[in-house]
Amino acid sequence: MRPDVHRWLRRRTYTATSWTAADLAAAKRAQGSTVSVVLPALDEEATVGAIVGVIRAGLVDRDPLVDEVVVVDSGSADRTAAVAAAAGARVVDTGTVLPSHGRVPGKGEALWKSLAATSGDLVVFVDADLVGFDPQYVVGLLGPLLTDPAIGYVKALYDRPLTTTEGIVPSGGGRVTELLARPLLNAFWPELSGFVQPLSGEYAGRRELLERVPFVSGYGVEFGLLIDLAGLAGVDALAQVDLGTRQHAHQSDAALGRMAGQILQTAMARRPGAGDPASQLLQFLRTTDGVEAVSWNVAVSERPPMTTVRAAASGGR
Ligand SMILES: O=c1ccn([C@@H]2O[C@H](COP(=O)(O)OP(=O)(O)O)[C@@H](O)[C@H]2O)c(=O)[nH]1
Ligand SMILES: O=C(O)[C@@H](COP(=O)(O)O)O[C@H]1O[C@H](CO)[C@@H](O)[C@H](O)[C@H]1O
Repeated sequence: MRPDVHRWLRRRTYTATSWTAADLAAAKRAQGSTVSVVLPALDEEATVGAIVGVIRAGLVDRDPLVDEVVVVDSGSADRTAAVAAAAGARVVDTGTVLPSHGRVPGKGEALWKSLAATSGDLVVFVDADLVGFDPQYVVGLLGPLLTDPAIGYVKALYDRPLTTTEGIVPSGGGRVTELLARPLLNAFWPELSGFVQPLSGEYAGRRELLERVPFVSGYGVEFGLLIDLAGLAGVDALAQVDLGTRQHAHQSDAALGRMAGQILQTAMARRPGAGDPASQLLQFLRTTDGVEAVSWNVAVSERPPMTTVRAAASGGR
């Protein structure tokens, strides 16, 4: 293992149980900081309410660690918005945030627009499809940020059980992580190879950093943020926290293939000189008389740093 990665692992890997919500709420108050929790959601009516309710009960009402809980809805067709609101979240639709910038599909768009729809100095992102969400996830993600000013961004690490038709197996989740993201980081950004879960959907950062990097649309957002924030603030400003175990709703292999295509586009855009990769991904379906090729466009776009949007809106002042 590279000495710098070994050192980073020792220095910047934390455990969620090192802090309590009450202690961090006191630290936040003493610093005069505020905290926003953002849940990007697309058709998550089955799970979003429980996550919002647990955050509100434990981290807003009992220990005032969280100042706002916002669900950013990417145009759900189910009752995500109503369920989230009933559980106590403020719900915004991506179509109504920065409407002059139009609407791009994908998770990254929801996270980029969340910066315009929230005000917390610290922003925590939590997927809305988690099963068995524990409020200590949020406490763990905020711990390093509220106790060490040198840290600007914290990613979750955890075991990732895989729910299969035969039941839940203790590991095997994080398929795109293991088959694409981890090999890519080790090959081209080895200084970031210490991240156990580079694609984890739970992470937190200082707004002042998050607003100075682009947000990749779709599923490239986590990979893009990791590379860009390391470039902006240095690897030592990044950290990871052990949250134990995380279970979520899984997508099909074909859907994860398209996710991988978007992450590869995101990675190649950050490897100058590697040329522009083709953005068409061909997948194959078995048909009664053979196989059918289905072409998917896995191109991604990028939204500019929010600071440039604010500057443009204020006429450059
Ligand atoms: O266009 C999208 C796609 C996904 N998501 C949300 O982003 C999170 C992670 O997405 P998903 O579960 O599809 O990815 P996975 O966890 O399977 O990698 C979930 O809360 C989704 O509802 C979203 O807000 N907009
Ligand atoms: O880590 C992964 O390989 C993927 C897929 O996870 P599973 O194989 O369905 O457990 O899940 C993550 O990747 C997405 C892209 O970065 C994130 O948006 C998700 O939040 C995260 O769950």
